Amino acid sequence: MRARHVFDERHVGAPGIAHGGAVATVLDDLFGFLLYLIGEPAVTRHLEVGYRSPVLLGTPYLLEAGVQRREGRKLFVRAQGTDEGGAAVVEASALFLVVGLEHFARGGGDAAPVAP
Ligand SMILES: CCCCCCCC/C=C\CCCCCCCC(=O)SCCNC(=O)CCNC(=O)[C@H](O)C(C)(C)COP(=O)(O)OP(=O)(O)OC[C@H]1O[C@@H](n2cnc3c(N)ncnc32)[C@H](O)[C@@H]1OP(=O)(O)O
Repeated sequence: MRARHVFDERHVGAPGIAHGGAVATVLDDLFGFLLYLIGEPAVTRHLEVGYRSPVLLGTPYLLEAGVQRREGRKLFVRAQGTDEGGAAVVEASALFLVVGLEHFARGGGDAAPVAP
């Protein structure tokens, strides 16, 4: 899966640079959406992020994510973020666990599933 993302002032850490937590959030959500799209609703069990270069605000980045391997209900996923010149600025790997829809009801929300 591919996405284009631009961080803005809401995500600022050091001046002009995205906060690492905001970058991790985007990557985590990218994985969640990837797995939802392929029909495997799953949640994050473990997430690792490698920050290679500062992620700049107002700058478009290409995010690419895919499933590396599956072991039963365990899905190992990887992602990379590159700048417009093709340089890798961030990478992530994660373990997601496939869960039933009842998992998402535990917070008491009323969000209905939507078609991918
Ligand atoms: C009315 C209803 C409407 C519903 C509508 C639904 C709409 C849906 C819309 C949208 C969905 C997409 C949203 C995505 C959002 C982005 C992703 C997030 O932010 S997710 C939030 C953050 N994550 C959590 O909150 C998980 C919290 N954790 C848990 O709930 C549990 O830990 C859970 C369910 C994930 C697993 O619990 P266990 O008790 O079944 O299993 P255990 O013991 O934790 O470990 C599982 C396996 O993983 C291995 N494991 C753990 N860490 C590992 C590691 N670092 N490397 C390798 N293996 C590891 C363990 O050894 C274990 O393996 P062995 O099953 O024994 O074979």
